[in-house]
Amino acid sequence: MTLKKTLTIAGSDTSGGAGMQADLKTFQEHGTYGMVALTVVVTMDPNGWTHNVTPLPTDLLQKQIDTALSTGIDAIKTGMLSTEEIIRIAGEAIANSGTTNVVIDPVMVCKGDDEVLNPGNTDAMIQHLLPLATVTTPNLFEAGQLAGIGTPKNIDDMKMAARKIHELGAKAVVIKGGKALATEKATDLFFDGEAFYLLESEKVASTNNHGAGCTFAASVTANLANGLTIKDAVIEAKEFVSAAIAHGWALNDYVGPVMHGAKSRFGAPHVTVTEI
Ligand SMILES: Nc1ncnc2c1ncn2[C@@H]1O[C@H](COP(=O)(O)OP(=O)(O)O)[C@@H](O)[C@H]1O
Ligand SMILES: Cc1ncc(COP(=O)(O)O)c(C=O)c1O
Ligand SMILES: [Mg+2]
Repeated sequence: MTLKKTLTIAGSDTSGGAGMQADLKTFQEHGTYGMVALTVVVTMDPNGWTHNVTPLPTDLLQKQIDTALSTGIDAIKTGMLSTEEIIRIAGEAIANSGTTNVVIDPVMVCKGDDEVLNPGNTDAMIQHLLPLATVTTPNLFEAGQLAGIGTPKNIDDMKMAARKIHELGAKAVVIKGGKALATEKATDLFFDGEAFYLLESEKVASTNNHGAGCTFAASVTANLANGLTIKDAVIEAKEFVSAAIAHGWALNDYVGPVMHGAKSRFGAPHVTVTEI
């Protein structure tokens, strides 16, 4: 039996909820074969959980990407790319690979940390990554940065941001309203270049959602590798992450990761899809 091959170009979240750990767990749950090209290692101060981001040498990143791509990859996801050089290397490698299922999760901050990784990264993502994206999955803050309109505050703002990000070259855009948008439901906006859809699930009253964004984007990636349409890939990803958040748990006093394997064990909450 052969499996679809999924590659994440991402950072290591040593605490296991986000980053390449989330991606590999999510790929496994979707029945794809997961591979990793590691960009940075994120460690946490045991007293206070301050994040430290340590990039790996870029020649080592290039070797990892070359290794993985040589196997013939069905879908690629990008996650935390902490410098402009890393973003350029990832973009050039994806473009040269000819891979057509590309999910760009434009990670700009760690949850709980307000500091943007590097302000120059936004322009580098616009130049090197968005034109390659089958789907890009910014959260509210990231969408505002990419679109250059500031953080969206309502659905109309999200629509404007999605249009701008689509014009920058992404084929489809999901803006995750998630916990940050002041709506009753956990509401995401999907734009396929033609129509807008709201994806809604019950908002979970918990802060145990560390890794939700990575898990969502990794689900989309695996679903595309498995042959789903973009729209179906995004809807299933919303179900998958909703289940993962509903069963989020406290790893310690500082961080509550999602439960990546929750959907297969407990089923998924209902997701409504409405064209607007
Ligand atoms: N409290 C919550 N309840 C239900 N869904 C949530 C909650 N928080 C986030 N989500 C969902 O999780 C996914 C990731 O969103 P978000 O947490 O905003 O991204 P990121 O982790 O990249 O900041 C989205 O589908 C969002 O709607
Ligand atoms: C390596 C890495 N990638 C990505 C993220 C973003 O995670 P989230 O899915 O919560 O947006 C984090 C956050 O801590 C991280 O450490
Ligand atoms: Mg994120």
